[in-house]
Amino acid sequence: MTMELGVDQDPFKDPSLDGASTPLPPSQPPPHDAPDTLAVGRTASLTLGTDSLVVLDEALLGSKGAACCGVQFAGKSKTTRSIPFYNILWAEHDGDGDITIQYAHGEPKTNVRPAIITYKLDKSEGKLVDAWIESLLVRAYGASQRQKRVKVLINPFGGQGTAQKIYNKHIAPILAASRCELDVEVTKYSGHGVEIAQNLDIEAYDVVACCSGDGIPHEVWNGLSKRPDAARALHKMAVAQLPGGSGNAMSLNFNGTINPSQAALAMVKGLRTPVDLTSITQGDTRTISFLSQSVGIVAETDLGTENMRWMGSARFTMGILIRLITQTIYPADIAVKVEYDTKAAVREAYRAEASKSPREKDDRPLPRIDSGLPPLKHGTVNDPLPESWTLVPHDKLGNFYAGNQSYMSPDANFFPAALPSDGCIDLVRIRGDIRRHTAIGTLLAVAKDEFFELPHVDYQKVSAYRIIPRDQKDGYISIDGEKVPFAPFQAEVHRGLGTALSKSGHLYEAKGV
Ligand SMILES: Nc1ncnc2c1ncn2[C@@H]1O[C@H](COP(=O)(O)OP(=O)(O)OP(=O)(O)O)[C@@H](O)[C@H]1O
Repeated sequence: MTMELGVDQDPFKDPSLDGASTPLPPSQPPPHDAPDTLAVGRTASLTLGTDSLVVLDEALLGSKGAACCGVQFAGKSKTTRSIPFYNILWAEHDGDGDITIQYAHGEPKTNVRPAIITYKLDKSEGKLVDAWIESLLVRAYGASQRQKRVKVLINPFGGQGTAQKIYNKHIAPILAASRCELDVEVTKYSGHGVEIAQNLDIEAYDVVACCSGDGIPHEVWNGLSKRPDAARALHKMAVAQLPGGSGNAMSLNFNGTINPSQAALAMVKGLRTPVDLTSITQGDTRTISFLSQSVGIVAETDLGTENMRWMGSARFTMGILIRLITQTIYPADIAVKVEYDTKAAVREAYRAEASKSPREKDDRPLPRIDSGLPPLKHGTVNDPLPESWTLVPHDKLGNFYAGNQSYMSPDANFFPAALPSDGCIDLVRIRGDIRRHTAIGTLLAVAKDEFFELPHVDYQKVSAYRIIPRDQKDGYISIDGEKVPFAPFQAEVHRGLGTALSKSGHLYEAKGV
């Protein structure tokens, strides 16, 4: 590997503290008998610093871009280099006494690639080295499970049809270097992800990782939900998304990135995170939504602009602008079960959760083997409206957008107050007849993270709702970005029913409120 490591003069000052990566919380104390420093040869040592592994090696001095122990160092006046614990993928030593450390090399926002450091050790130090390696791995993984058993699903048509290539080049090397157990399957047709999840041996895997857009996670969660042991399967099986599609909101929210190699690293280090899933009943169907539901301008721009695909991502902005300028309205009757009705209350709820420390373990009880999907507390869209709900006419509705996660696309943190498992879905409603320049300002405010504060943006947290579109012959409804019939539907949130992997264990990687 040809790598350039940190260039700090002080071996005990960690570059990771410069805001590059989030250290993981320790799940267990490092072994008592482990030394902090391991001497490797006469002139080198490996030290467990505060947040980094510090490699001190006199052979680095004067090594003009020379390779040392498999790593190439650029400087010739430094004897130390630091590797953030977050980037350490694996460490081991073999019978010959060689110690090997694999890490993800690269800058926080660019591609990372596995790199290796190896040193020869004195064989007599075997026990000490074992304890030191364990100590390093405790710091590297914190509460995250090591050597995850991963069922990888690749959508060969994800994005521009490059998911397989992205997986091979950027994702597989990180997962392999981390010693994940991999079982890779390529989806063969639309709906294949549902079938795979429905028939998956949930004892054999810890994670289903979808190298795709948000479409395959949607299928996987629906497949797990169809099983007779749905509640247990949704609890046991963490679902992850590794960016390989055109819409990669899930990775952005949980991993804080749409860079595939960085997302792979985040998955390797991810903490099990309970997530709310929402039942959508429409006609006689019940489907599971993990991301969003939209009726009106967002749905129409997302689903009704196929003819503008040649424009790439500008198609969405263009589509929205056209509808804003023509002041399109989408009348509907809406009933909601509100949990936090004002922005102040929403903000307070968000801050209460955000102030908690990272979740170290998943404390939900494991559901019984025969427990399926939870029953619907409020019935279906075909039942009479629950007594305490009121159907309110929205004659001038412009945008109805419900989100379970914050980012809907890289520059659209539409639901900044969203929390993975607060039992609520964040609901945004905006009138369609607001003045044109206010409407365009609203669009710009989303990109600038100023959307939540706008007075004409209605933002609540709700646990259930019903929406009945009216006075329109046809239109668009989007559930997790998928088109569904233009017909009334009802939504009900199930708190912490599903499982994902995230950096913090309880928050999204978006700027909150
Ligand atoms: N082999 C396949 N052939 C055809 N469709 C497939 C295949 N595998 C998966 N799909 C479908 O592709 C759809 C889109 O998948 P995904 O979200 O991964 O990609 P995307 O590029 O983000 O999608 P979009 O077209 O929504 O922008 C999924 O709904 C899935 O059903």
